[in-house]
Amino acid sequence: MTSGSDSPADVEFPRVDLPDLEARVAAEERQRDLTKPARSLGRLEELGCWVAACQGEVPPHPFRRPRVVVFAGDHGVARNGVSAYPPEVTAQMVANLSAGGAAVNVLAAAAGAGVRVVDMAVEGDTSPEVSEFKIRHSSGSIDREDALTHDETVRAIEAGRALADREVDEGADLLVAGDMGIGNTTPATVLIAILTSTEPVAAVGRGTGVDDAGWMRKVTAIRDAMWRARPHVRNPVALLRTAGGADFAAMAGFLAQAAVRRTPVILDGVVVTAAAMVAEELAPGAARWWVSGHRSAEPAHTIALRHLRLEPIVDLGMRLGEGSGAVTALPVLQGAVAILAQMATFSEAGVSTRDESAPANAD
Ligand SMILES: O=C(O)c1ccc[n+]([C@@H]2O[C@H](COP(=O)([O-])O)[C@@H](O)[C@H]2O)c1
Ligand SMILES: Cc1cc2nc[nH]c2cc1C
Repeated sequence: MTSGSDSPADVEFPRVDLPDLEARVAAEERQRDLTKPARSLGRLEELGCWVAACQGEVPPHPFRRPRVVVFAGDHGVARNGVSAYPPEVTAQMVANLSAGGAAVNVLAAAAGAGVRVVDMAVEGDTSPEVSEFKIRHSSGSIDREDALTHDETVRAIEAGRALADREVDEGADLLVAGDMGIGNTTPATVLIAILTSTEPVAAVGRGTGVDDAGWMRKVTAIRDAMWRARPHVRNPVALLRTAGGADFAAMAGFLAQAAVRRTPVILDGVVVTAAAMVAEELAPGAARWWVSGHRSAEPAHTIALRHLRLEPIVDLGMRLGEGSGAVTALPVLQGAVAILAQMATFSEAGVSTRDESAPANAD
């Protein structure tokens, strides 16, 4: 049933540190000193404190180089009619993303973030600029065969890790993983359903907008893939090999390594969050370096977020992928940072605090 040993020694991440607790406490203190009623900025306050803890600085500094890496890959299972679009769209969209014409390019530019596209397993050939890390032409059809060999899985995880290192070494101080791949909500749903012991029908969504007949084919493919992958539930490398793909393995390596490099991440939708669940298994504690950018319309995404104990920043009914939901949330995170850095304190502004102006206690 399995090929290769999937030995954990093949893929080892160092221990992941927690974000800086002292900086978090100092940021919480500073929130109380700013000219606003206590906790009146709601989640924005918590987000600012999280960035301060990740940076180890109070106040936190504005993100200098936020970066999106879009992981593209095809999936054999897309040939089963589980998507509303044909597989050739993946390569076409890689070209569109490289040319700057996709939604994530526009949203990232608006938020001041740069975008890199990488072909991990697109079926056709793509340009040399995006195919440096390419593992193969399409991952296997997970309903009846493994997505990858063991060796391919390890190389894809290492590629994701190398990409995170490259981005951080080039100055990235906030990372987003995005995805592009017709059919990829099928493996995403399989990974999430296996790791959360969820029935396929409770997790399956419409992806790009598949019709009722396609939805039923998708449920069948997911059930078959879960049957094949379930024995590997406790082995993240084997899970990526049987039910993921080169794009998922690379995203998992990227998200785990971002945490190792103490770099905050905004997660995107169901595909990235499925990879994140596996990354948390590869590098326990990595999730402390991630926030969820948005809630995707896919039911499996909500199941994954609950499992990771993440609350999305925005909920706009988006279901695009590419990192688009994450970059939509980026200006909110930037606002949270600016609040801690730029708001006046009560003493600076000469504004009375609640304690000073409250009427004397009656008893
Ligand atoms: O990120 C999400 O939550 C999401 C939800 C639905 C669809 N997508 C995108 O749509 C494609 C996968 O949808 P499908 O129907 O082909 O499995 C892929 O390119 C994803 O980036 C992404
Ligand atoms: C056009 C198109 C763009 C996408 N971007 C992410 N997934 C996508 C799927 C399709 C079909």
